[in-house]
Amino acid sequence: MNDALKALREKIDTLDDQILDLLNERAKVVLDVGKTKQGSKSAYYVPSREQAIYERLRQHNPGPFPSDAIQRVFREIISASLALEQPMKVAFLGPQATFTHVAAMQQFGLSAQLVPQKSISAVFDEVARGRANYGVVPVENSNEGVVTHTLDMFMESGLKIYAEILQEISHDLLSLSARMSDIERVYSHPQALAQCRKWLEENLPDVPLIDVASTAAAAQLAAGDRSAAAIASAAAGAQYDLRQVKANIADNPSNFTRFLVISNQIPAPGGHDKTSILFLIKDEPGILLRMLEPFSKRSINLSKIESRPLKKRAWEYIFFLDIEGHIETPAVRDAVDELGDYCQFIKVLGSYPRAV
Ligand SMILES: O=C(O)C(=O)C[C@]1(C(=O)O)C=C[C@@H](O)C=C1
Repeated sequence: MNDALKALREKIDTLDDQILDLLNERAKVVLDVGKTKQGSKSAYYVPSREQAIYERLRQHNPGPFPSDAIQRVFREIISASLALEQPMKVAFLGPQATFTHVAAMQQFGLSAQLVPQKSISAVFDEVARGRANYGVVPVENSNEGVVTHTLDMFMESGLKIYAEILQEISHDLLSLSARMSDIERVYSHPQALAQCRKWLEENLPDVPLIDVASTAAAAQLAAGDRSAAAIASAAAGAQYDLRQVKANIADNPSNFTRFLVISNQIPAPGGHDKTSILFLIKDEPGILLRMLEPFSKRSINLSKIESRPLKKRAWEYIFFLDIEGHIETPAVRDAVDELGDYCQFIKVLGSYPRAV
């Protein structure tokens, strides 16, 4: 090794020692935060605080360390710190290596214990019974629309939305050999196949497409069959030792899925919050117009409205509304109370930090 390289590596060792000392100092402070919270019964996991940390560091970063790596690095520092305060158990819609699993890892980091569940209702059940601190479920995709099962679960469940996660979805074509010419069948979840339909017609026109329960299950099947390929996430490829035939084969390359973190509590206001509510309006003329007035007259922005049939009675609809602001702020509270006057019932599903 030449002298210059040796000297530079020694410098890196010294800096790494300093980083480690600082990580330990930080961990001690986090343990003190944990003790303070124990006394005050505050939540250990505070997504708005985590977002504020990432944002502040991104803005203060003088470089050349890349700003977009800051969140990934600090995600793991915070995840390990939080595990010192309280070990986290998080249920997610499995199996391993689904997009929901990737979203859960992105939100909670690798120090949380992530537990796959067979269905969306099983995720709700784990959290409701206190067997998991939080749950992660998909709620809508930018191309395919809402995940109706998740919305339906909120009608029955008393659980709250604690945070949202926005994830860019990349559908990769994966196989053991990575050769197009070896592919005799393609497995995937029906939604993923639908999102890649045009690419498949143009590039693999005679190959049968086979629906399976999840993109992760597709990857598992492709891992056992040299003549098969799967459309799944890069994480699923890594989990099942598959190689990439082609990255991001979705017909619309801009593809995002929104996931919800569910919990027994609502987090305290964080400054950039949104509130989700569910309600059933009374059957009166002009009611659809009037139900928006409590928000428009207070200049509260509505970011989303969705309706689902009320299964108990035909032709009646439940509405899901997302509005800007936290339910503990007076304007939002008053608007929701006023909306309640037009409703047969109304339920606040949660106030939580807006994902950026
Ligand atoms: O500030 C807090 O409330 C903490 O618990 C500390 C900390 C951190 O490591 O910075 C850890 C977990 C929380 O989700 C947010 C931040």
